[in-house]
Amino acid sequence: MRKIILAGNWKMHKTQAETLEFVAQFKPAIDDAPDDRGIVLCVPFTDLAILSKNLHGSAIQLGAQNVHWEETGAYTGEISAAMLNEVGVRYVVVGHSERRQYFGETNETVNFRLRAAQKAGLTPILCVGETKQQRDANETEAVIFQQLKEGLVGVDQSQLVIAYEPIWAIGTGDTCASDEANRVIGLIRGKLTNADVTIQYGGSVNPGNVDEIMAQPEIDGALVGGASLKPDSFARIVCFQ
Ligand SMILES: O=C[C@H](O)COP(=O)(O)O
Repeated sequence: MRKIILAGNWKMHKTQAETLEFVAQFKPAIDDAPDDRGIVLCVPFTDLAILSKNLHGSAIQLGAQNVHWEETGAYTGEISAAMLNEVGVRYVVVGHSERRQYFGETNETVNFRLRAAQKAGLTPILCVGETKQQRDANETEAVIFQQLKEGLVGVDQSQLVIAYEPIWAIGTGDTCASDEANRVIGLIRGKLTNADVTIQYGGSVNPGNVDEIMAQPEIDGALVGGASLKPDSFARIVCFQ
């Protein structure tokens, strides 16, 4: 059975003080959220420990935004799966388009990170998606299928979330039409061996469009950037109808 998961990806936003302020407002705001859905906050590394303590006993689960494939070593600026585990992380975003675009992430390194995360018991959220140029050239499917083919080598699909994030829809307010997102997610599902993988949509999800997006049969949740930074806004998304 596919699980619904709403995940906030804070990217490089919020100090510890701002995180505590968020949680104090967010927790009561999701009191009435139906219990059929997972709620995840993927926050900067410096916020993980303090958030972990403050989430204790709540339905919110902790997520990170990157993980290295080695267990330890001279990898300045990276973080291991064990380090994330130690502070209570359960999910980790892997292969976000910003990592691919700005930090040289490839399908191969994405694959290494996915496997390392799983080996340590974390559930990776694998991001896939096409650029505007690729979409205009009718390459959407080819690009995504390649990301899946190379990214999922040796990956356990029973411990995996996928987020379809058309790059042109990220942070632009230019949401992918919900039926088109549904179509692409259906294609992604067709490439998987496990029919129960949660597949989210990401790209300018907000309180005004979440109900329509979540009404699509193939869409199992959302990976939310900008609109997850405000407690009332993310609470409304989590409580979609
Ligand atoms: O990881 C989240 C996505 O990049 C979406 O960001 P956004 O909701 O600000 O468009």
